[in-house]
Amino acid sequence: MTKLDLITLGRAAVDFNANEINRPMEETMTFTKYVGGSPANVAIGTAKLGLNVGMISRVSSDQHGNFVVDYMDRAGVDTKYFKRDTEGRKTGLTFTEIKSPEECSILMYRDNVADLYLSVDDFDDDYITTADSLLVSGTALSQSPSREAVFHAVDVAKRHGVEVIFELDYRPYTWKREEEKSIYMMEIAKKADIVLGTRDEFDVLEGDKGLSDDESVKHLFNHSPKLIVIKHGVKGSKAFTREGEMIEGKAYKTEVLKTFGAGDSFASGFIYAMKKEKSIEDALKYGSAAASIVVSKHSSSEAMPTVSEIEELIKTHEG
Ligand SMILES: Nc1ncnc2c1ncn2[C@@H]1O[C@H](COP(=O)(O)OP(=O)(O)O)[C@@H](O)[C@H]1O
Ligand SMILES: O=C(O)C[C@@H](O)[C@H](O)C(=O)COP(=O)(O)O
Repeated sequence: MTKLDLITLGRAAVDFNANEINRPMEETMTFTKYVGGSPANVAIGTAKLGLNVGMISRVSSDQHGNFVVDYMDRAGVDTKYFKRDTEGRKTGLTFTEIKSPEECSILMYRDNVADLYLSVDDFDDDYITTADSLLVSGTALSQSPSREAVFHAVDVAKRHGVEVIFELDYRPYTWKREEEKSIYMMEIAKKADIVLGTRDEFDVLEGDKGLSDDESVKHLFNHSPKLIVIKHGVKGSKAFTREGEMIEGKAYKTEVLKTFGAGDSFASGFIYAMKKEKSIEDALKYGSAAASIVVSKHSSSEAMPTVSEIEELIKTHEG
């Protein structure tokens, strides 16, 4: 089997992004369709940067499922472990609202979605061992059997020395019970090598204890993580290493069209740079530059930048 740089596991879905910007969703009449779903966006983003990427997911056996798989194929992502749901479960849909560059929201239709029915039987353990890294998404932990699929995949990865990246990716819609979020997310965070999330997502992970970034990382560094990145939106990001270093990343100013898509593009740029053995400081720059490009464009997936676009942006700002 070909060696993969990265496998992402979790939802692959459809985004419908408002064409009429600066308008509430009630008054939005037309939308453009893109592939979406955080782990799918990261697979597309990293593949576009030239990494060898695969994804494990479950989509509907209908036109939306076909659209997602066809797009992922064309993006160069290995879709061998995209399972088709045979019980009539649907691919998740996300409608976006762009009221202003500062006021964006997403509305997710995720009842009975196929991706949360991903099961341990949907993929072979050997596939995971062919990868350098496995990225799992927090939302995939929100329900069984997808939850068990994540735990199993992470255990296989750890047994075979595959790096585990945990993208906290908290979406309130899919969690049924408040008390479950922090329990399951923390179990995976403790097993991961790298944890990425926003400050708000770390709050969810910790059960809303109101911890500072320093307190959050201190707790996790007692377990497996060796690198933790906490994102602070337009204020930038902070990477913490187990050795006690803190490296700050700045956001690159741009003309913002909408704010969603920042997290997935940041993860793509960051992971790409780490795989290319760049410094953490540079990886934060690649992540921030990718995010800056994506927030200025209409989609989260199609808009993912190339290496030269990222490097050009960094060069321009440094010049
Ligand atoms: N308005 C913005 N303009 C430029 N860059 C942004 C903007 N918002 C976010 N970013 C970049 O994207 C990164 C991730 O954004 P953040 O909002 O924290 O994540 P998420 O989208 O997951 O909520 C930030 O660290 C920053 O570099
Ligand atoms: O993750 C989803 O299911 C929706 C995404 O496809 C959507 O584009 C989005 O909200 C991305 O936001 P991000 O977390 O800021 O990257």
